[in-house]
Amino acid sequence: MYVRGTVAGEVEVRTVSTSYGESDLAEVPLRLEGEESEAEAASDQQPEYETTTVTLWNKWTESAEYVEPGMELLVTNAKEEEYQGETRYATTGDSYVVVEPTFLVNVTAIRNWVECPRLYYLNKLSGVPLNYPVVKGTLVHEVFGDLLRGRDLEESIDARVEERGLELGLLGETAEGVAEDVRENAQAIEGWLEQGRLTEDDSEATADDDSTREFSPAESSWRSEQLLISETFGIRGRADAVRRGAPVELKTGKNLKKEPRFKDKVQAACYALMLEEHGGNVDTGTLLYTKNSALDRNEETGDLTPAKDFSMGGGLLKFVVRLRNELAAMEIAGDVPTGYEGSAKCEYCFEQDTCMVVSGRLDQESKAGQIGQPIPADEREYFERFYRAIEEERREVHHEYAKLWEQDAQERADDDRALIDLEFVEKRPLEEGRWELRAKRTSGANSKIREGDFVLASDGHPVRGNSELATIERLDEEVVLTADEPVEVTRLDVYPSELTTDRLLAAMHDALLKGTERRKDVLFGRTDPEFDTVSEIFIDNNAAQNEAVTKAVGARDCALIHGPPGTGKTYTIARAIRAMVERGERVLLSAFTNRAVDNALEALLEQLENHGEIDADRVVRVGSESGVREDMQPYRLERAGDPEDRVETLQNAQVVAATTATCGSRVMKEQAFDAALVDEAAQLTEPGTCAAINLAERFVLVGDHEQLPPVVRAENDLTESLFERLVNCHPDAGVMLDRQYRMNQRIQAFASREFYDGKLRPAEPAVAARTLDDLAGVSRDALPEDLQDPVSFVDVDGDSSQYTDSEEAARIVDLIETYEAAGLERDDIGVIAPFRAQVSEISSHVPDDVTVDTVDRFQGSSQEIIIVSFTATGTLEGPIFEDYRRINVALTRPKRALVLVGDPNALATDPVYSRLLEWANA
Ligand SMILES: Nc1ncnc2c1ncn2[C@@H]1O[C@H](COP(=O)(O)OP(=O)(O)OP(=O)(O)O)[C@@H](O)[C@H]1O
Repeated sequence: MYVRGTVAGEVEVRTVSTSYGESDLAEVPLRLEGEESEAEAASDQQPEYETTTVTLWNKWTESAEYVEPGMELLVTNAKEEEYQGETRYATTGDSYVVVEPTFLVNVTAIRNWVECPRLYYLNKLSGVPLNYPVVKGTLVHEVFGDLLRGRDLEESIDARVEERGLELGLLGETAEGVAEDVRENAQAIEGWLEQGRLTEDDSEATADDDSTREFSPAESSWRSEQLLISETFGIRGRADAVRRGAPVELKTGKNLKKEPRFKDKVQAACYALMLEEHGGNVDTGTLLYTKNSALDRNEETGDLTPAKDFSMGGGLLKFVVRLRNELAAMEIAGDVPTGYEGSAKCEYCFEQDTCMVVSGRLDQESKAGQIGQPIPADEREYFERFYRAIEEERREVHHEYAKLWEQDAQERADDDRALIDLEFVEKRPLEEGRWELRAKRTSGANSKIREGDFVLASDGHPVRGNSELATIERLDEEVVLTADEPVEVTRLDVYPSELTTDRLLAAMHDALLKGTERRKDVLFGRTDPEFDTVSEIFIDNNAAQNEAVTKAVGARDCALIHGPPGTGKTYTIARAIRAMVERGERVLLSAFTNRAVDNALEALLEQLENHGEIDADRVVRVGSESGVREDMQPYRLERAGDPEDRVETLQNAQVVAATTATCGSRVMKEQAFDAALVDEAAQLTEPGTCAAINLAERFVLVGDHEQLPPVVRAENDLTESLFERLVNCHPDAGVMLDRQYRMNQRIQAFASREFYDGKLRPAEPAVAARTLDDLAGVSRDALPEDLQDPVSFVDVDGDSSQYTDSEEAARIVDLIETYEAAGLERDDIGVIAPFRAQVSEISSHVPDDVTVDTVDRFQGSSQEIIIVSFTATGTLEGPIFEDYRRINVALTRPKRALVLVGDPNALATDPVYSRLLEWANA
């Protein structure tokens, strides 16, 4: 049986004599997980779960040593015992003990950990840099997958090398040279697969039925790349291949011993564990050392066979779980490994120097020792604070994984995290050995899943069923996906990714350990940013914008442009970049979202075209095909192609535009710029901003900290943007754009007073006087009197539900009809509600061309008329839109009319909303 619960006290470890001799045991007080009783659920009390003792025998006492009260523990195959009238549990010979099972440790992390826990930590901090062995390794893996799917060797090599043209170019490699290297390694694979045909019954095609037929792994009991997620062991990873249910791992190095390397066995054992959890029975693991077949028998001695099998014993599997427990417990406790935990010898380690430098600079205890001076105490404190915050964020990603099995399909769908009840249509093999999968949607349900996303495509359950990582190629009534293996897809789940967290950590590491002293003095407020004098006039009709461009161009360190809604941020950014380009500088244009990058790029291209200053060929957009807007595709940097060509296009670009997430990619990290301009900077975490500014000598941040804050899952230091911190720390480096080009005077008045010290003003009289009458075919006279003013309040009692309000929704449906009758086009109308449930409620009753969404989706856009549904009756438990910054965004989207719908009695209970009522009813 499974026993699962929370450690409820100190663990006692001791040695006892048994009939088998001396044995270790650990007694763990555990508060068992159980069902809440009805009475407990009804009262608000914390349910009282039973506390019992679980005895962990022998080697499992090692795991017991790491556990602390509050950690979660899972024991499989436990036996129940009666002891002095109490039910207790103990491990059996078949048990596994898992510490913090929801902490999902990656298989490669366990492999690094067994090599050296400190190495695991260093890899996590700095990420894997762009280097040839890594790219070559990836290519060999890709070719391996292709061969398993039945693709021709030469075709695969050519295609895969071509796909990585940009990376290879940056590394100074030629396509021919790389192809030759990959071929040497791939021959080992092909030879081995060929041998498999002769000696094993891998193929369904036997000699009898067709002796001339080529071996085709695609038809055999092989599968390439399998994503495995374990809800029991808290492990996840992608096995390179699985042959007749057993894991096969590919290594591009050599190994002249008979046995696989221990760390490689550990990796294969992790996959074996997960395959067994999914119903398999794994006796062997195989490691394929591809370099072996390229070695010269006359020069090398030892076992040159590339494929090495080993038997998968229970002892190894348990050892792997104990390793994983050690890692998970250390992460949960927030400790940093020193290297003493393992037995690796530092003098043989390739990373010894890096390890000593990091230890020295962060003043960390380390087995390798320390070199160099520690960074100042405030920087170390910052490092620790943000390290913790980023790790908390990682735990939130792990919770997203846990929801894959904790929530049922309907709950996932209700949470917008899955598309369920799809009708499988067909699977079609693609030329390159991959598959196209099609399924029909049976409902119009919403979800966070978008075209271009990676998703878990399954035949029913993302973890327990047959499931594959797939890319969404098209998403309308039909879903079209591509995947490595065919799945009869009926459900899609959002794939939780740790990539962002990994990149945040690397960006913070680079900012602190690789950043210049001057940069860090500015970031830590030890020195004020400096500016060169610039006397040129850049913008002659808007003094604040002109000052912003002057500051951006003249900044030696940084400039901060605070841009309230509609104040011409994009216009100012474009003008500043043009000025920098004219001065011969290389500029990075970045923002949190692809949409903002494309908007700014569009504005820049327009300006460049009007002034003919630089060749549009020297502007490059870096991003994925699905991320970049259609009209910006011509500027998108194609990664595939001739290495020299690809790299030339990127290196020659004077302006490179990419999201901050992409700035953390291996390719972008190789680039250097004179200046980085970052839009939407108030929505970025500090490390998120660093990913972009680390690449440039100076930086300009543009944003509005009175609008949406950074999007993070956990509540911690990541919720304040670097932009906001620097605006407060270096007010002289900042400029606020104070003329807005969007809203009627009456609409902007409240936001100006409440959020911008009354400084926001319409840029021109024509903006101030905007009304619906300006729109062709619209007459305000056709509207009821109470809707003729640019701001109106519609009083609705509400239905007292928490996250929806059917009365408000019904009233909004009427309002839309009224506006349509007065001549408004539906796509000029936007509706904003605080909760997704209310968005769905309203959407289901209004025509599709009216945009209905939450504030987050509206940030950065504007509409002729905006209707806000407050969805609050009776009392308010807090700011309805979570945060006043959200209501600021909602109120500043419309140009010509704003209609507020809600219960005034509820609103009047909050000081900000009560001032809002006064203004709306004035
Ligand atoms: N100095 C200016 N002179 C004339 N028009 C301007 C000027 N600055 C901005 N505009 C115009 O004002 C409008 C809003 O500008 P822009 O799109 O740059 O605003 P924004 O601050 O980026 O908006 P948002 O708040 O949505 O991000 C655009 O149509 C732009 O062309």
